[in-house]
Amino acid sequence: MIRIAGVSKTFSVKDNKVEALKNVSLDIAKGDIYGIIGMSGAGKSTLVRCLNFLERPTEGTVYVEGQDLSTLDAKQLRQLRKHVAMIFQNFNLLMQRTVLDNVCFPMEIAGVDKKTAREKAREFLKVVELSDKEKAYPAQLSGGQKQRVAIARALAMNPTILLCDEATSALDPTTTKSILALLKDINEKYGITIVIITHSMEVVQEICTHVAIIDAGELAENGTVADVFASPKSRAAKKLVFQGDQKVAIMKSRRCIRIVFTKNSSFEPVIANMVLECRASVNILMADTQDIGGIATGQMILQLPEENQTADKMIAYLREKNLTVEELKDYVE
Ligand SMILES: Nc1ncnc2c1ncn2[C@@H]1O[C@H](COP(=O)(O)OP(=O)(O)OP(=O)(O)O)[C@@H](O)[C@H]1O
Repeated sequence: MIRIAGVSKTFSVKDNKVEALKNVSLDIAKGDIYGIIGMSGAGKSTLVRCLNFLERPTEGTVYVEGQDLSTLDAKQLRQLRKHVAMIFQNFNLLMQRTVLDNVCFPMEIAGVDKKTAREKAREFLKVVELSDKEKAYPAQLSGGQKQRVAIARALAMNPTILLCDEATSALDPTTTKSILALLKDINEKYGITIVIITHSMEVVQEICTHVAIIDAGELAENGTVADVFASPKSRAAKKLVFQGDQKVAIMKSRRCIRIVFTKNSSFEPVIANMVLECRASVNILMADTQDIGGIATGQMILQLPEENQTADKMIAYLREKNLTVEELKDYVE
């Protein structure tokens, strides 16, 4: 659906050059919900704006449904953008227009007659569960409702791709969950490919099938969410997976490991048995369970005994039990 091939983007501001993207390559397949995650200023928005040529790459090529965007003229690009919808953190609604008229707006611009536009708008307001608000103005709506209007407006153009730029960043956790659930429904119902820019690993874990981690303009890592979560390789990915863990400082003194449990892991009390077998104790620094793509996935960070031989024995024991075990050496600096 989308191929990003060796894309770089450099902004020139007075005498300064900002390399916002450096040689990024990524394939997004039809029906994926692809998360693009990274710290502030990493280049996420620039990357997504390159997907509909709101920003032209300095180098590299972007293909959407096989079309090289650099070969399209202005009219063809406008045509393409009708199928590549975008929603934003600040909703971008027209404040002087009712909810219904907001949803009708892009259809009117595209020359759809008023009656057809209204019918379609009502259909999509139903999908986002806002039929009762069609006469309201944006100022009378909550943040979550405003984002639902923006989603209905995007859907009315029959997009094949929906780009979401921090679409839930301004919303509280409960509203965020409901908007993410709506996006997932839309992905399943209409087969729309969704690209989500976010700072939050929780958003990625909640709905994304795939994730790309952008670090200082470079693609640090990408893959399925389950794979990146189970064995993050890059430093940027590790930082995101362990986000919120306050115990990192304690990890400096000794060898630490991270164990990942999935539905395939055995139900035997593996840590207790390991302690009995190796006759040494461990500290549990962190343990939690998360829902990743509908599968309960647990992670645990253990601080191993100081003696290397015993620590090695413990790691071997866990691997024998087919658990994913990773030493956190490079994270513990
Ligand atoms: N139009 C522009 N002109 C100059 N520099 C820009 C422009 N747009 C982005 N940049 C710079 O490019 C870098 C990447 O910015 P970008 O907005 O893509 O990051 P981001 O990961 O989306 O950040 P955030 O999460 O804070 O929105 C930053 O250093 C930013 O200052």
